[in-house]
Amino acid sequence: MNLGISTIPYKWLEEIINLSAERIVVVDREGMIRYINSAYCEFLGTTVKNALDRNVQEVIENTRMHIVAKTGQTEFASVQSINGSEMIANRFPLIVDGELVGALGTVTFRNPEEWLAYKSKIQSLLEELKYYKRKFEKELQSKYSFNDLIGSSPAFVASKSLAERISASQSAVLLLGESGTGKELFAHAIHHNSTRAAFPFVPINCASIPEHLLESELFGYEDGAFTGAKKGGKKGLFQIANNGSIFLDEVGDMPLTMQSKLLRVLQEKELQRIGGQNSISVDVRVIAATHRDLDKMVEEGKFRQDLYYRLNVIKIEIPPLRKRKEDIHFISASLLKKLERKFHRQGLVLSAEVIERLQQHSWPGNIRELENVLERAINVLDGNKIESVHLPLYLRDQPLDDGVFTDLESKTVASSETASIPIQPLKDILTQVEKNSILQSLQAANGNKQEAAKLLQISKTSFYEKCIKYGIK
Ligand SMILES: Nc1ncnc2c1ncn2[C@@H]1O[C@H](COP(=O)(O)OP(=O)(O)OP(=O)(O)O)[C@@H](O)[C@H]1O
Repeated sequence: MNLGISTIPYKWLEEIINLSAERIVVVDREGMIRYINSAYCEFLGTTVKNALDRNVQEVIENTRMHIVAKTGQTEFASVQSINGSEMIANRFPLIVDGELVGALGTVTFRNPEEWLAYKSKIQSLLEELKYYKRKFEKELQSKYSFNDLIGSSPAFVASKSLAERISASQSAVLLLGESGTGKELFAHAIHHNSTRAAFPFVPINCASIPEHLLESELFGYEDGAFTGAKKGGKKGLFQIANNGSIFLDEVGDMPLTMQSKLLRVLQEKELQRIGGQNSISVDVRVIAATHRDLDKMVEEGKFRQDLYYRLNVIKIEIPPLRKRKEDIHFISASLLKKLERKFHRQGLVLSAEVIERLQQHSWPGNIRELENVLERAINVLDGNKIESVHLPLYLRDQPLDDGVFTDLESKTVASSETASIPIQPLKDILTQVEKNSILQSLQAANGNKQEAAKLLQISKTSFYEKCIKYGIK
């Protein structure tokens, strides 16, 4: 016998039990109640006197105390519904002198107030969870329709109407176009216009996910598949996209090993999670996109030919902005509307000279570059009219072609700049041009190096190396 307990006055014991174990019940091997505290009885709507010496099943709803008193197996943190509330029950075998004599059960939450406090906390956590779940699901809806694709040039209209026509088909689509031409927008619109619109649209950028994570992102993994794997495993994006569409952006950047795995899923319409034994069926329409020349990559052995055939069932080429200059005016107007909302401004307009300059530029970064130029202009704008002075230098300094808006001053600046370049070794001139291009691309991309690298169509690594070489921060 524990000496400490023998010194405690008997009357204290019940209070100590009440305080330490919330609701407590003790049954013998036959499941008859030998002890139950008043807090538990109060919650059950009975009294200690009524509950004692009765079979526990008659007194407590959904109990398993009589089972634990027989099996001797602890049941920890199991959810038990009592009086319409989900309670947390712990059941322990009562072993005295090495013999199983019964069981002791506790139920969390001492009194209704405490239960309500927990309940409201759990309730708000559940609501928060529900909110994020809904938000996540909403994120997986296509956000753009064909109405959002601005442009009336013949080349653009041809691509757009082809995309509209094939939306309802179940075949794979391959979107080809330079960076920033609107491939992702097309993918959204195709899904939005398809019979799969009520199901998820899951975009994934194959170039931005590290190679070693790509398989688990796409196909998921089982519980304990590898060290650091999330408990309970994880669904892959293909499974999340079930019945909907998956958008594989930058598919040309997918490593060869992953290309084989992707091909298997597309052929067999089923996948295996990492560490899993079972095959999971998936019904997903693939919309892939790339700015790379896949034909050339296939020739060079960098892209699997069989996968190329699978993805290239319907090919849609999106023309670059320089080949649809007549669209620039309208696209700019639509982008301005979007930016007005972002910056809480109204009535923004472009001066005639600005429109002229925008139409003259070759837009290597396409609509994304145009969007960046307009956003930058709004940032340095006091009134409502965007003038040449609000454009980045590389657009402002170009002489205008048709002379309507060309002023002498801008011509002088441009020509004096050319004149000021002394004859020097070609190597030095090229270095200077490279440095200027880096600075200009950074300006066009609002300082975002990843975007700037894209504009110059060079890898991120080589862009960073060049920045270090020229001391550009
Ligand atoms: N026809 C269009 N009308 C209006 N805005 C457009 C149009 N096409 C593209 N945009 C806008 O241009 C930006 C770039 O488009 P998007 O991301 O779809 O290009 P992308 O070709 O997928 O680029 P990347 O290859 O770099 O991923 C987006 O902000 C998009 O909203």
